Amino acid sequence: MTDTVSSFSLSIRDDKVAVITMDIPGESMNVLKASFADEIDAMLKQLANDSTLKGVVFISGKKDSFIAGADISMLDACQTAEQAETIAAMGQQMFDRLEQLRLPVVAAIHGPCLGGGLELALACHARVASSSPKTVLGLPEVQLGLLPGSGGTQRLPKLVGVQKALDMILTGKQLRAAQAKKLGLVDEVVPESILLDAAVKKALAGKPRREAKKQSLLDKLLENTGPGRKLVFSQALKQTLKKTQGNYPAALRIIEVIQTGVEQGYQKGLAAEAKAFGQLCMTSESAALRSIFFATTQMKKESGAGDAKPRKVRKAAVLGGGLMGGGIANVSATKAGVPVRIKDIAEQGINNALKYSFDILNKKYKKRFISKAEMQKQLLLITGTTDYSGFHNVDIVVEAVFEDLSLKQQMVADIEQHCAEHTIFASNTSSLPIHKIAEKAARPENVIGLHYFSPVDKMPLVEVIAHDKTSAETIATTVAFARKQGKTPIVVKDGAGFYVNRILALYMNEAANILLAGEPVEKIDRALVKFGFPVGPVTLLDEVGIDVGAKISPILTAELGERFAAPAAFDKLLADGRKGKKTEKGFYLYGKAAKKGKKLVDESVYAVLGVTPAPALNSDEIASRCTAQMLNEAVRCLEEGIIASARDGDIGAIFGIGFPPFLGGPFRYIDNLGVNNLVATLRQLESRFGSRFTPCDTLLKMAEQGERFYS
Ligand SMILES: C[C@H](O)CC(=O)SCCNC(=O)CCNC(=O)[C@H](O)C(C)(C)COP(=O)(O)OP(=O)(O)OC[C@H]1O[C@@H](n2cnc3c(N)ncnc32)[C@H](O)[C@@H]1OP(=O)(O)O
Repeated sequence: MTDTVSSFSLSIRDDKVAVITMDIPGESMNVLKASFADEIDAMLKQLANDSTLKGVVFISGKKDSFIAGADISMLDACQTAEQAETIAAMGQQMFDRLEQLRLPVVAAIHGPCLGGGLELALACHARVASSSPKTVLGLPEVQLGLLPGSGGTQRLPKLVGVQKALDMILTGKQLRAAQAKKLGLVDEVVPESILLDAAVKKALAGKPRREAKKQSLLDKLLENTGPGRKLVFSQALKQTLKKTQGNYPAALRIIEVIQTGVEQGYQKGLAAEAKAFGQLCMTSESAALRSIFFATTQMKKESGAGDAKPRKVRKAAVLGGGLMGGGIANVSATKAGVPVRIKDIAEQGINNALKYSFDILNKKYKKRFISKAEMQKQLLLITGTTDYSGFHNVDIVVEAVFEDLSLKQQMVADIEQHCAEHTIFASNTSSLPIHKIAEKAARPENVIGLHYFSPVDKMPLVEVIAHDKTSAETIATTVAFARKQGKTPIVVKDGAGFYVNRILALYMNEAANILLAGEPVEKIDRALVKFGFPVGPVTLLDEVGIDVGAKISPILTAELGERFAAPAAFDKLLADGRKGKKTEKGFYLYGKAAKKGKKLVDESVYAVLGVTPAPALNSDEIASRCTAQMLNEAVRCLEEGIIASARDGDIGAIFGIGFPPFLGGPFRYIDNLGVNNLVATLRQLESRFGSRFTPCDTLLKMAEQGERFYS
């Protein structure tokens, strides 16, 4: 018997197990919508009234996904906190009714099971997950500035313990099936081919009795006693405040709501959860974070070059086995899943690149994230050479050698000689113009920029830089390849510094100017971390390399003007052998001189710079000066067509340099500040510090006409 009610179908098997299949017609993924309430209500009634049934299995009809959570567009459309609270409460009631069925209900999970999807699975009496790498379980609401609103904050701590639940909900991390099993989140992990059978068997076995988990003595004290739990919550609060600098209200509400449930019981916990969910939905932080979800989802569909179709990349190559080359080879093999050939002038370079991938994969293997066989399979995809053997059938070559124009031009010639007609030459340059690299090419249409950020395996952004002659097919193929590598690509125009380094350079320069005027290093860094950046600008300069900054600055100054000139005093740092962390000599102490667990400024740096530290600015003034430059330059990049849209500029800044996600990126932030307010700030700084703060034409025009970047 099959009774189809659009998104859900209920069929009853001969063994009297009811199978509910969720499959929203016309959509690639299942999401939970308030409009399903009537269908679910009817189904729950049918299940409750059929006394012949022995169990229920909930499964998805989509090929590779379970449920991706509540429909974020539906949440975005809420006008008031009460509306969002009602949506959360409706979900809570549905899931309560599911849990209260006399029948054992089992969730059969394959593919993403996230947010409201996991909350539904938590309301089931047992969970069976497929062992496929496509299966991930998590409560990522915090990444949207929200909290799990349909019972997740109450059921997860009961199932896996308060500490583990706090960790999962506060980070929004997604677990593979094996990890979820270890945590106690799922009961069984089976191959996808027998998922339904295993879930049916589980349902027929009756509601599982949850035995008390084995806990260490410390965990018993922390989780099962009043003072222990108080300590857990106060520690969580302390760490969260340190990590978020108070910029993410959702994180604080998560702790509060879980604590309410633990201390005052399930019903009070649910009420607090729905209320907080409604209020968080209305915050500017959540709106900004949701906008990132919408932007990245939209970008996944774009080819980067209109209607152009990408060519399939079956094999890739990397020139240079350094840190960048090793990282690029790694994501090509492990994420894009294609064989990669690394060429270096020395065998040592190849070994380094191979070790880069080995170390990452070995860590994943040790954490049980991948099997040994998977690790070996991925490692075997990477091979090395000191000549061009194995290059004849490569579809894309990514060059990651020194920033030397003639060397790069020579590599283009070599690739044209040793590879196929269609082989793309992608340069990972961070500063050289792509048209110059392509200048002597026989096939300039195959030459493109593909700018990664370090560390490559972690940083989500790449800039794809087309020069005038790059073909649409080359752009589309490079964009598609970068996406397969797990990156979010933005296509930018060929110009010094492209987008990300251009806006970053001015921000760093301003931090340097502030430092030279006497503000202490740690104060500048603290101010920008408080603003929401992951690290401060001085720390970043130490990480990137003071020498690297010094190399880029003259190129930007020559191409774009004096505002990019780095303060002259910075030359003294290089003369003193200070290149930053890599040489264990920079603004902070490293190696033996450093104190474990403490980041200390190398006070001798002030004498080298000829500065006597004398704090005069407050943290807001420091942040405002550094970011005003960055915002102004971001708009200039839009004005010059370096970036195609405010959306690309926002995603580029967030994913490339960690611009605070809760602000939604430079353009959304300007909208929130008000263009006229930013212009007023720039004018005021201009009157004190000169033309580097002069607002760009677009900002002036927009201020005059009262315009915004987003409607
Ligand atoms: C009350 C609850 O506690 C509140 C919530 O549940 S809030 C929602 C929590 N869930 C999430 O944050 C998950 C959001 N989704 C994702 O991270 C990713 O989409 C994913 C990992 C599930 C899949 O990624 P991927 O395979 O690359 O597919 P992706 O292109 O992103 O999505 C496919 C489609 O599903 C849509 N989608 C995915 N999750 C969605 C969601 N939660 N709401 C609305 N649409 C969603 C996308 O918009 C896209 O739609 P389209 O094809 O019409 O453009």
